[in-house]
Amino acid sequence: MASATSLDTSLPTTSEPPASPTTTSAQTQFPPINIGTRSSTLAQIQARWVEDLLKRAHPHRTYRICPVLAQGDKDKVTPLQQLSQGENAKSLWTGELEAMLEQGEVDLIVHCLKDMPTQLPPSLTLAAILEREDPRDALIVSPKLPKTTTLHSFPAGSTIGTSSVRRAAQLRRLYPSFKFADLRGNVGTRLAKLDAEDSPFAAIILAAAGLKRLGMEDRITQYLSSDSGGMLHAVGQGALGIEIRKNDEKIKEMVEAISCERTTRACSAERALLRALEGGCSVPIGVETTWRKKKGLATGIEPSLDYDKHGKAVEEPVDLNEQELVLKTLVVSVDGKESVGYEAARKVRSAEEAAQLGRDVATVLLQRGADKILEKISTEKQWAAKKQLEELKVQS
Ligand SMILES: NCc1[nH]cc(CCC(=O)O)c1CC(=O)O
Repeated sequence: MASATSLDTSLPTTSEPPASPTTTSAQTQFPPINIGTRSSTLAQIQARWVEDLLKRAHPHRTYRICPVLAQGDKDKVTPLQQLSQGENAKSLWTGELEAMLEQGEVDLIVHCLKDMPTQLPPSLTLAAILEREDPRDALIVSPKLPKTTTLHSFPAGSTIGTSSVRRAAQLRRLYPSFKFADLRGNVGTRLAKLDAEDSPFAAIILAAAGLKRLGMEDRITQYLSSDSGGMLHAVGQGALGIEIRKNDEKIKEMVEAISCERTTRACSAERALLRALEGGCSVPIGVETTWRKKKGLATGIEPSLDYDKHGKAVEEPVDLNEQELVLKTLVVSVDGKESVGYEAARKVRSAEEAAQLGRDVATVLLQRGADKILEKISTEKQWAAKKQLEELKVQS
C-alpha cells in the first residue's frame, strides 16, 4: 500500500474494488497493478486512458489508479525555474511517485513525457512511450477579446501568461513588444486566471494536448507551430511515458504492448537532443518532429505528418522504416534576441537510430552558437539561485 502521507485521497479515483462479484478466478490470482499518477484532473484522465489500454491488452489483470500530490503541485509560489534548480531539477513533478515506484507501492507511473527528466534514477526506466496527442502549443485569448485575435493582431505591450521560458523566449523573438507574466497551476486554474474580471492577460499559452484531453479544445484560438512563424513545442510534449522498475520484466512486457513505435522514435530523437544539450524543462529548446515519405530538401516538408493541421493524428504509415524522421529545432536566448535553429531528416529504423539523429542535431546546434546561449542561461540560473539563497538567509 502507498504511504498515507503521499497518497492524495482528496480526489475521486477510478479504483476498482479489489474483488467484485464478477471477478474471475484468473483476476483474483494476481494482485491489482497499481498505476501511479499525479492527482490533477488531467493526470487522472491520462492514467485512466492508460488503464483502458492495459485492460484491452491484458484483460486478465485488474488495475488500480493511485493519485499522488507532487511537490510541484503543492508549492505554487516559488517560481518554477527556482524550484527546479540543481539536484531538484525536474524531480519536483516525479520525485514522490518515483520513490513509491522504487518501494513497490506502485508498479508503473504515467507521466507527461515532457515532465520526465532525460536521466532517471538508476533502478527505474522509461519502458514505453504512448501514441502522441497533438504536440503543439495553443493560444487562448481573453474572453474580453474577439476569438479571432491572433498573435499578429495583439496591441503592442500585451501581456501573455506563461511560466515557460521556452514559450516566452520564442514569442519574444517573434513579437519583441509582448510582456510576459507568470502563470501557474493546473489547466483549470490557468484558464480561470485568464477569465477573471481583473485578469492582466490578453492571452495565455497552454499545450493543446492537455486541453484536448480535458475536452476543452474549444478554448483554443490559435495553434502555434513552425507554420505560425516558427513556434516549436517542448521535447516530448503531447506524449505520455510509462516509468517502471528496471528489473520488473512482467510489467515491462505488459507496457511494451501498448507503446507506439512512431511516437517512440520521434520522442527518442527529441529526448536525445535535449540530453545532449543538457537542458532541463526550463531551457528554451523548441522541437518539431514529423514523418515524410521520400527524401527531399530539408525545406520542402511534405504534409505526411504525425499530426495534420487540425491536430488530428495521421494514420500510421504502412512501413515506418520507409519514412524519414524530420527533426526541427530552435534554441532561443531568454530575451529572444539570439537564436539558432537547425533541421535534419533521415530514415531511422529504431528508437536508438532516432536518438542518434537527435544527438547529431545537438552537435550542429552547439557548433552554430547554441553553446553560448545555453551557457549564458546556466550562468543566470546559478546567479538567481544564489540570490534566492542569500534572501532566505536574510529572512531567517
Ligand atoms: N509543464 C506542465 C505540463 N506538462 C505537460 C503538459 C501538457 C500535456 C502534455 O504535454 O502532454 C503541461 C501543461 C502545459 O504545458 O500546458
